Amino acid sequence: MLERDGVTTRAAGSPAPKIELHVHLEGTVRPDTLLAIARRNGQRLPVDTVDELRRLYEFTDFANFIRVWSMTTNCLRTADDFRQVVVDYAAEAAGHGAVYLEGIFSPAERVMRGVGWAEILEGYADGAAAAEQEHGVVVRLTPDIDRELDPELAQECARQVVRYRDRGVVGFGIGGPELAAPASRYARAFAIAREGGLALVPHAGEAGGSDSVREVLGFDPARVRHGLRVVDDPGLLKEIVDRGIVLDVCPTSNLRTRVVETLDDHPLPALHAAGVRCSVGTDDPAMFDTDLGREWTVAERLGVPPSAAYEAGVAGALCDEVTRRRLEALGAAAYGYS
Ligand SMILES: O=c1[nH]cnc2c1ncn2[C@@H]1O[C@H](CO)[C@@H](O)[C@H]1O
Repeated sequence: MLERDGVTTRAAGSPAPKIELHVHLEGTVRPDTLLAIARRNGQRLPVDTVDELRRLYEFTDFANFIRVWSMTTNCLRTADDFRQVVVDYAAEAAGHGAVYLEGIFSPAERVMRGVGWAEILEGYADGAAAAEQEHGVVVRLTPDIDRELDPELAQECARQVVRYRDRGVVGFGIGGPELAAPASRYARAFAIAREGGLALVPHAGEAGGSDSVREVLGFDPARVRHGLRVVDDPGLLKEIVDRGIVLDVCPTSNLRTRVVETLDDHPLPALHAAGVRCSVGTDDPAMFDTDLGREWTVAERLGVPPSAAYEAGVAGALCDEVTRRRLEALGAAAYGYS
């Protein structure tokens, strides 16, 4: 048994089925693998050892986390890297019971450092297909832009990713430093993604406040990533409940990036009690020293039982109806609801 942050987790025997909708694939690469990838690509990381990397992952605040995220993920460069990242994470998540996951990745950040669009998108798309074959996890992809990106490049990103709609790309998001720019700066990119058949899955209400969530609701998102701060605005909270919008909540991430001080301060219990459907994800598990099993245990401690996390996952998944019915059947068998 492992004890951290007051949470005790057990090694998984035969884990119950899980759905994960919020995980940045670049942030899943465990330290030893990241160092190996950097070496084979001749890329310098800011540090050279697993221990140093772990220390770098002790984030001082949200801005520090975003800086470290960008610095360390730069070493991913080839289609093989991207493919490996998806397959490795699917294997890890399957070990915790994952049956369906949506992986985020940030292609424009790689393109700005000289990697081609096709290299990135072919790698992730191949990886998603291979992950399903090799590990039995359905993997869908939700690329995103960040709020410091040049809007023209964001639009190009949207144009590039919609071409992969038949290869697993189902959504388009925005993340990164939430306070750097309003989401409206990227309205054109969102429109391109939507016209191309992708659902919108923006980050908001993580480092920013309830106004930031209100703003993204104007783009009619399929879900909101994090969305924690809706808890500060009763009217908005009601709207989220009434519209049935799923929030993709990642408790340990919020603790490690210090947007909450302790797990006991986390808004998840209040959100759940208000009737918000909250999916539970790892966000960047390698950087936050967590995993899917642990995150569902944390959520349970915060009042969200695995059955509710699973139901929110089914409700929020950007999948076809055949897949949704299969996920429902798996949930009914494991958790006993109909
Ligand atoms: O928890 C998170 N919140 C916001 N952005 C994140 C998070 N994890 C990873 N990224 C990623 O940080 C990049 C750099 O700005 C973005 O591309 C975003 O996808």
